[in-house]
Amino acid sequence: MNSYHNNKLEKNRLKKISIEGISKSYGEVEILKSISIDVLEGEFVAILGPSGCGKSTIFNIVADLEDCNDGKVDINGKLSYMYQKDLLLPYKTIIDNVSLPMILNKEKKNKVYEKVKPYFETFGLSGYENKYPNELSGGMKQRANFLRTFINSNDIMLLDEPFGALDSITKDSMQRWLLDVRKKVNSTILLITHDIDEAIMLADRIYVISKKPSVVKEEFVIDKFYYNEDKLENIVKLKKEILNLL
Ligand SMILES: Nc1ncnc2c1ncn2[C@@H]1O[C@H](COP(=O)(O)OP(=O)(O)OP(=O)(O)O)[C@@H](O)[C@H]1O
Repeated sequence: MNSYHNNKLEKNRLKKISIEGISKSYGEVEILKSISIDVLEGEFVAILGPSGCGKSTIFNIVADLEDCNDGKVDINGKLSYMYQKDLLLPYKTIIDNVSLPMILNKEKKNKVYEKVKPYFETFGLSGYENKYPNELSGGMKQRANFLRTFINSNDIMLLDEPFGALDSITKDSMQRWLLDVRKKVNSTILLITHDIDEAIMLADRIYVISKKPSVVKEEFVIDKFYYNEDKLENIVKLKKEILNLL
Protein backbone atom coordinates (compact mmCIF):
# COMPACT_ATOMS: atom_id res chain seq x y z
CA MET A 1 0.00 0.00 0.00
CA ASN A 2 1.41 3.36 -0.99
CA SER A 3 0.69 5.34 2.16
CA TYR A 4 -0.82 8.78 1.95
CA HIS A 5 1.94 10.10 4.19
CA ASN A 6 4.61 9.32 1.68
CA ASN A 7 3.06 12.03 -0.43
CA LYS A 8 5.46 15.00 -0.43
CA LEU A 9 2.70 17.50 0.40
CA GLU A 10 1.75 15.61 3.55
CA LYS A 11 5.24 14.80 4.75
CA ASN A 12 5.68 17.94 6.84
CA ARG A 13 2.28 17.89 8.49
CA LEU A 14 2.37 17.06 12.20
CA LYS A 15 1.21 13.58 13.19
CA LYS A 16 -1.24 14.05 16.06
CA ILE A 17 -1.85 10.31 16.47
CA SER A 18 0.64 7.69 15.45
CA ILE A 19 -0.35 4.05 15.92
CA GLU A 20 2.51 1.78 14.96
CA GLY A 21 2.01 -1.95 14.58
CA ILE A 22 -0.24 -2.50 17.58
CA SER A 23 -1.36 -6.04 18.40
CA LYS A 24 -3.74 -7.20 21.08
CA SER A 25 -5.01 -10.55 22.28
CA TYR A 26 -7.44 -11.47 25.02
CA GLY A 27 -6.13 -14.81 26.26
CA GLU A 28 -5.84 -17.05 23.21
CA VAL A 29 -8.03 -14.81 21.06
CA GLU A 30 -6.12 -12.52 18.75
CA ILE A 31 -8.05 -9.26 18.19
CA LEU A 32 -5.62 -6.80 16.58
CA LYS A 33 -2.72 -7.79 14.38
CA SER A 34 -0.09 -5.16 13.71
CA ILE A 35 -2.41 -2.20 13.08
CA SER A 36 -0.77 1.04 11.91
CA ILE A 37 -2.76 4.26 11.59
CA ASP A 38 -1.74 7.92 11.47
CA VAL A 39 -3.84 11.01 11.94
CA LEU A 40 -2.38 14.32 10.83
CA GLU A 41 -3.11 17.71 12.37
CA GLY A 42 -6.57 18.96 11.45
CA GLU A 43 -7.50 15.71 9.71
CA PHE A 44 -10.73 13.78 10.09
CA VAL A 45 -9.91 10.09 9.88
CA ALA A 46 -12.35 7.18 10.14
CA ILE A 47 -11.61 3.62 11.17
CA LEU A 48 -14.20 1.48 9.44
CA GLY A 49 -14.70 -2.16 10.23
CA PRO A 50 -17.34 -4.82 10.90
CA SER A 51 -18.94 -5.24 14.29
CA GLY A 52 -16.68 -6.90 16.84
CA CYS A 53 -13.47 -6.46 14.83
CA GLY A 54 -11.75 -4.52 17.60
CA LYS A 55 -12.48 -0.88 16.79
CA SER A 56 -13.24 0.03 20.41
CA THR A 57 -10.15 -1.87 21.48
CA ILE A 58 -8.04 0.39 19.22
CA PHE A 59 -9.84 3.39 20.69
CA ASN A 60 -9.17 2.23 24.26
CA ILE A 61 -5.49 1.64 23.51
CA VAL A 62 -5.18 5.13 21.96
CA ALA A 63 -6.94 6.64 24.99
CA ASP A 64 -4.53 4.70 27.23
CA LEU A 65 -7.39 2.86 28.91
CA GLU A 66 -5.90 -0.47 27.83
CA ASP A 67 -2.42 -1.77 27.04
CA CYS A 68 -1.43 -3.38 23.78
CA ASN A 69 0.73 -6.52 23.58
CA ASP A 70 2.94 -5.14 20.88
CA GLY A 71 3.57 -1.91 18.96
CA LYS A 72 3.27 1.67 20.18
CA VAL A 73 1.04 4.71 20.18
CA ASP A 74 2.24 8.33 20.17
CA ILE A 75 -0.15 11.16 20.89
CA ASN A 76 0.91 14.66 20.08
CA GLY A 77 -1.53 16.85 22.02
CA LYS A 78 -4.49 16.55 24.36
CA LEU A 79 -7.12 13.88 23.78
CA SER A 80 -10.78 13.86 24.55
CA TYR A 81 -13.16 11.05 23.75
CA MET A 82 -16.81 10.41 23.28
CA TYR A 83 -18.64 7.11 23.34
CA GLN A 84 -21.89 6.19 21.66
CA LYS A 85 -23.66 6.00 24.98
CA ASP A 86 -21.97 8.92 26.69
CA LEU A 87 -24.49 9.99 29.27
CA LEU A 88 -25.44 13.43 30.44
CA LEU A 89 -26.16 13.66 34.15
CA PRO A 90 -29.97 13.99 34.37
CA TYR A 91 -29.99 16.24 37.44
CA LYS A 92 -27.58 18.80 35.97
CA THR A 93 -28.41 21.50 33.41
CA ILE A 94 -26.84 21.31 29.96
CA ILE A 95 -24.34 24.06 30.77
CA ASP A 96 -23.31 22.23 33.95
CA ASN A 97 -23.01 18.95 32.07
CA VAL A 98 -20.88 20.58 29.40
CA SER A 99 -18.76 22.39 31.99
CA LEU A 100 -18.14 19.25 34.01
CA PRO A 101 -14.63 18.43 32.69
CA MET A 102 -13.41 21.95 33.55
CA ILE A 103 -15.16 22.03 36.93
CA LEU A 104 -13.57 18.65 37.76
CA ASN A 105 -10.30 20.30 36.80
CA LYS A 106 -10.95 22.72 39.67
CA GLU A 107 -11.64 25.74 37.47
CA LYS A 108 -13.99 28.43 38.84
CA LYS A 109 -17.60 27.98 37.76
CA ASN A 110 -18.13 31.58 36.56
CA LYS A 111 -14.95 31.51 34.49
CA VAL A 112 -15.96 28.16 33.01
CA TYR A 113 -19.41 29.49 32.08
CA GLU A 114 -17.79 32.46 30.32
CA LYS A 115 -15.61 30.09 28.31
CA VAL A 116 -18.30 27.59 27.33
CA LYS A 117 -21.23 29.95 26.62
CA PRO A 118 -20.04 31.14 23.18
CA TYR A 119 -19.87 27.53 21.99
CA PHE A 120 -23.58 26.96 22.57
CA GLU A 121 -24.17 29.00 19.43
CA THR A 122 -21.56 27.07 17.40
CA PHE A 123 -23.01 23.75 18.52
CA GLY A 124 -26.63 24.73 17.84
CA LEU A 125 -27.57 24.67 21.52
CA SER A 126 -28.25 28.34 22.05
CA GLY A 127 -31.13 28.85 24.49
CA TYR A 128 -30.70 25.35 25.98
CA GLU A 129 -28.03 26.28 28.52
CA ASN A 130 -30.33 25.95 31.51
CA LYS A 131 -32.48 23.07 30.30
CA TYR A 132 -32.16 19.54 31.66
CA PRO A 133 -31.21 16.56 29.46
CA ASN A 134 -34.77 15.15 29.47
CA GLU A 135 -35.96 18.39 27.81
CA LEU A 136 -33.70 17.77 24.77
CA SER A 137 -34.19 15.54 21.71
CA GLY A 138 -31.77 12.64 21.07
CA GLY A 139 -29.84 14.68 18.48
CA MET A 140 -29.52 17.66 20.79
CA LYS A 141 -28.29 15.46 23.62
CA GLN A 142 -25.57 14.14 21.35
CA ARG A 143 -24.64 17.71 20.40
CA ALA A 144 -24.33 18.49 24.11
CA ASN A 145 -22.19 15.37 24.56
CA PHE A 146 -20.13 16.46 21.63
CA LEU A 147 -19.72 19.95 23.09
CA ARG A 148 -18.63 18.46 26.42
CA THR A 149 -16.01 16.38 24.59
CA PHE A 150 -14.90 19.48 22.69
CA ILE A 151 -14.67 21.54 25.90
CA ASN A 152 -12.56 18.80 27.49
CA SER A 153 -10.15 19.07 24.58
CA ASN A 154 -10.69 20.47 21.12
CA ASP A 155 -7.20 19.41 20.14
CA ILE A 156 -7.69 15.70 19.35
CA MET A 157 -11.12 14.08 19.61
CA LEU A 158 -11.82 10.36 19.50
CA LEU A 159 -15.40 9.58 18.56
CA ASP A 160 -16.61 6.00 19.02
CA GLU A 161 -19.83 5.48 17.00
CA PRO A 162 -21.14 8.88 18.19
CA PHE A 163 -24.36 8.65 16.18
CA GLY A 164 -24.90 4.90 16.46
CA ALA A 165 -27.84 5.16 18.84
CA LEU A 166 -29.76 7.75 16.79
CA ASP A 167 -32.55 7.08 14.30
CA SER A 168 -31.51 7.43 10.66
CA ILE A 169 -33.07 10.87 10.05
CA THR A 170 -31.48 12.36 13.18
CA LYS A 171 -28.24 10.60 12.32
CA ASP A 172 -28.19 12.15 8.85
CA SER A 173 -28.81 15.64 10.21
CA MET A 174 -26.16 15.13 12.90
CA GLN A 175 -23.60 14.09 10.29
CA ARG A 176 -24.34 17.23 8.26
CA TRP A 177 -24.14 19.26 11.44
CA LEU A 178 -20.76 17.75 12.30
CA LEU A 179 -19.41 18.64 8.85
CA ASP A 180 -20.58 22.20 9.44
CA VAL A 181 -19.07 22.43 12.93
CA ARG A 182 -15.84 21.08 11.57
CA LYS A 183 -15.52 24.08 9.28
CA LYS A 184 -15.58 26.32 12.37
CA VAL A 185 -13.11 24.40 14.53
CA ASN A 186 -9.68 23.06 13.76
CA SER A 187 -9.71 19.84 15.71
CA THR A 188 -8.08 16.58 14.73
CA ILE A 189 -10.73 13.86 14.76
CA LEU A 190 -10.54 10.07 14.79
CA LEU A 191 -13.92 8.44 14.24
CA ILE A 192 -14.73 4.80 14.76
CA THR A 193 -17.67 3.45 12.80
CA HIS A 194 -19.13 0.43 11.02
CA ASP A 195 -21.24 2.72 8.80
CA ILE A 196 -19.69 3.04 5.32
CA ASP A 197 -21.86 6.05 4.34
CA GLU A 198 -20.93 7.85 7.53
CA ALA A 199 -17.22 7.28 6.96
CA ILE A 200 -17.39 8.49 3.34
CA MET A 201 -19.49 11.51 4.24
CA LEU A 202 -17.37 12.69 7.15
CA ALA A 203 -13.79 11.57 6.78
CA ASP A 204 -10.83 12.89 4.82
CA ARG A 205 -9.33 9.46 5.00
CA ILE A 206 -10.66 6.00 5.84
CA TYR A 207 -8.79 2.97 7.15
CA VAL A 208 -10.77 -0.17 6.42
CA ILE A 209 -10.05 -2.95 8.89
CA SER A 210 -10.94 -6.61 8.58
CA LYS A 211 -12.76 -9.06 10.83
CA LYS A 212 -10.65 -10.21 13.79
CA PRO A 213 -7.80 -10.77 13.95
CA SER A 214 -7.98 -7.28 12.48
CA VAL A 215 -5.52 -5.92 10.00
CA VAL A 216 -5.67 -2.71 7.97
CA LYS A 217 -7.00 -3.87 4.62
CA GLU A 218 -6.85 -0.58 2.76
CA GLU A 219 -6.55 3.17 3.19
CA PHE A 220 -8.75 5.53 1.13
CA VAL A 221 -8.32 9.27 0.67
CA ILE A 222 -11.77 10.82 0.33
CA ASP A 223 -11.52 13.78 -1.98
CA LYS A 224 -14.79 15.65 -1.34
CA PHE A 225 -14.63 17.12 -4.84
CA TYR A 226 -14.90 13.62 -6.24
CA TYR A 227 -17.11 12.04 -3.58
CA ASN A 228 -20.13 14.23 -2.93
CA GLU A 229 -23.90 14.12 -3.27
CA ASP A 230 -23.75 15.48 -6.82
CA LYS A 231 -21.53 12.57 -7.84
CA LEU A 232 -23.41 9.69 -6.29
CA GLU A 233 -22.05 7.24 -8.86
CA ASN A 234 -18.56 7.75 -7.43
CA ILE A 235 -19.83 7.11 -3.92
CA VAL A 236 -21.63 3.93 -5.01
CA LYS A 237 -18.46 2.66 -6.68
CA LEU A 238 -16.38 3.36 -3.59
CA LYS A 239 -18.98 1.72 -1.33
CA LYS A 240 -18.81 -1.44 -3.46
CA GLU A 241 -15.04 -1.43 -3.28
CA ILE A 242 -15.14 -1.08 0.51
CA LEU A 243 -17.85 -3.75 0.90
CA ASN A 244 -15.68 -6.19 -1.00
CA LEU A 245 -12.94 -5.64 1.56
CA LEU A 246 -15.11 -6.25 4.61
N1 LIG B 1 -11.92 -7.29 28.09
C1 LIG B 1 -12.14 -8.20 27.14
N2 LIG B 1 -11.90 -9.50 27.37
C2 LIG B 1 -12.12 -10.43 26.41
N3 LIG B 1 -12.54 -10.13 25.16
C3 LIG B 1 -12.79 -8.85 24.87
C4 LIG B 1 -12.61 -7.81 25.85
N4 LIG B 1 -12.92 -6.62 25.26
C5 LIG B 1 -13.30 -6.91 24.00
N5 LIG B 1 -13.21 -8.22 23.77
C6 LIG B 1 -13.51 -8.92 22.50
O1 LIG B 1 -12.70 -8.30 21.51
C7 LIG B 1 -13.41 -8.21 20.28
C8 LIG B 1 -13.37 -6.79 19.79
O2 LIG B 1 -14.18 -5.96 20.63
P1 LIG B 1 -14.41 -4.41 20.32
O3 LIG B 1 -15.44 -3.92 21.29
O4 LIG B 1 -13.10 -3.71 20.29
O5 LIG B 1 -15.01 -4.48 18.84
P2 LIG B 1 -15.76 -3.35 17.99
O6 LIG B 1 -15.25 -3.45 16.61
O7 LIG B 1 -15.65 -2.03 18.66
O8 LIG B 1 -17.25 -3.89 18.08
P3 LIG B 1 -18.63 -3.10 17.87
O9 LIG B 1 -18.62 -2.51 16.51
O10 LIG B 1 -19.63 -4.21 18.02
O11 LIG B 1 -18.70 -2.08 18.96
C9 LIG B 1 -14.81 -8.73 20.54
O12 LIG B 1 -14.86 -10.05 20.06
C10 LIG B 1 -14.96 -8.70 22.04
O13 LIG B 1 -15.78 -9.75 22.48
